[in-house]
Amino acid sequence: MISVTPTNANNQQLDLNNLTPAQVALEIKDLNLYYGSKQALYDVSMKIPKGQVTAFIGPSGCGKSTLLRCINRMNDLVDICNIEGEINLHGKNIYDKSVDVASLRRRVGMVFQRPNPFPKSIYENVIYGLRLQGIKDRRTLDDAVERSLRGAALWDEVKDRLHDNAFGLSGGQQQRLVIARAIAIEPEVLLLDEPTSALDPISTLTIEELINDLKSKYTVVIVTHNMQQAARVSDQTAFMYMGELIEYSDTNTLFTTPKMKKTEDYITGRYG
Ligand SMILES: Nc1ncnc2c1ncn2[C@@H]1O[C@H](COP(=O)(O)OP(=O)(O)OP(=O)(O)O)[C@@H](O)[C@H]1O
Repeated sequence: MISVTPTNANNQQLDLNNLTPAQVALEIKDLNLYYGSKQALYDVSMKIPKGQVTAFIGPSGCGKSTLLRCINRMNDLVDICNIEGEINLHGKNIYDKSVDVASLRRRVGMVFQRPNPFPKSIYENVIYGLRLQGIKDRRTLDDAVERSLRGAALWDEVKDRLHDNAFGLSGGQQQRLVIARAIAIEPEVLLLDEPTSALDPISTLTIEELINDLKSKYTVVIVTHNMQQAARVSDQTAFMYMGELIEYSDTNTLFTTPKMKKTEDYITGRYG
């Protein structure tokens, strides 16, 4: 018996095999990744639709975070990592030699497992990326702070303490602040690597509601250990096992009528 019920009411059930180019934000093509001599991803190919939430699920060590990190070239920071294949962001290969990694990371923002605000005020955290871009106009910065904090569902809680240190916020508020920092530079894609695993259930729910709002503006890709969370927040789910993409479909189908035995075993709790 399948134990996870998808509850994402907004699921649009796209046909992932027949997306038009305009519907595709990211196309991963024949991706192989090696850490030294150890292969961690095997021939991964998938299209990630624009303006939707796509979840990567699978047992520990199956390569979910590795795949996510490929999307903004975070694995470039790992010396022993070698990548073959392509990831096209709106049609252009991000691994092409001509791509500037800093500008790629402005287009593809990332939020990690543990909230990582900087030891600065709430205000300065949000505008960190804009300051790096040399933006100084106070009005522009003030507007970006309000827009981003509203976008991250944090404005009402912090609008009277914008110049207080970010470390004074709760863990859940810090994670929403980090999301505000990521969206302040208006990326096209937002990568969330287990964004709620360090949070309590109420903060988790707030972030899940936020993820649902974010997809109206951004393409969201989330790694989660938690199948219920994938079922609640995502439109598409990709199930990975030992570095391979085993099954990828709309979330309802994957959780109710999986095609592959491995997927069924995983979602029914037989392993993982
Ligand atoms: N920097 C690294 N150097 C060497 N091996 C690595 C590195 N990062 C990940 N790996 C290995 O690659 C494989 C995939 O790891 P990855 O972290 O992507 O899996 P995951 O599915 O995200 O796991 P988890 O759910 O436990 O976070 C694992 O065998 C892991 O040990």
